[in-house]
Amino acid sequence: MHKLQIRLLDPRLGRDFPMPDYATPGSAGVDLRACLDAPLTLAPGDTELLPSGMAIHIADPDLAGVVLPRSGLGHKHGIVLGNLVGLIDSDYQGELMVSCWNRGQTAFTIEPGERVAQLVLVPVVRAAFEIVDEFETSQRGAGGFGSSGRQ
Ligand SMILES: O=c1ccn([C@H]2C[C@H](O)[C@@H](COP(=O)(O)OP(=O)(O)OP(=O)(O)O)O2)c(=O)[nH]1
Ligand SMILES: [Mg+2]
Repeated sequence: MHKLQIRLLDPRLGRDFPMPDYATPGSAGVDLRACLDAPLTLAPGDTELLPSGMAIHIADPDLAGVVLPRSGLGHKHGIVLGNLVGLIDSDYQGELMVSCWNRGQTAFTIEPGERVAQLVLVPVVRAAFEIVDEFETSQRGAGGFGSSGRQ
């Protein structure tokens, strides 16, 4: 397993709320908790930036963190991410923040310590850009946006 430095910024993590961890040996994501002082009601259409109470330093530029919605919250309650997907750079050391968007039609109340999103560590391939005038011809060329089937 990869070692990752984490700072618990909110003293309730590991005391009142469970320590961030993988729920099962096969889980890809670690749930992020809303470190709120009081319940927060998101009216339909509302977006709020919620503190997770923790910071990580990935350090390795060949890795990144991805913040994803939880499928139950998203599908059943319309609570997804205001940025759709969050990207955590390897050199980011600040608090992990979760942009929560109520895309549904009913208000939803987030309780302090509730799991609102999940963090996945992913490999990254960084490129050195090589400027060219033309590309070598490919079968697709510039075709996209449905060019291969239904328009
Ligand atoms: O859901 C998220 C997305 C981002 N971040 C933090 C970590 C990330 O490394 C940093 C910057 O994110 P990003 O590059 O996506 O945002 P930006 O709008 O381009 O801001 P910046 O100019 O700081 O790069 O914000 C979070 O805490 N949660
Ligand atoms: Mg950026």
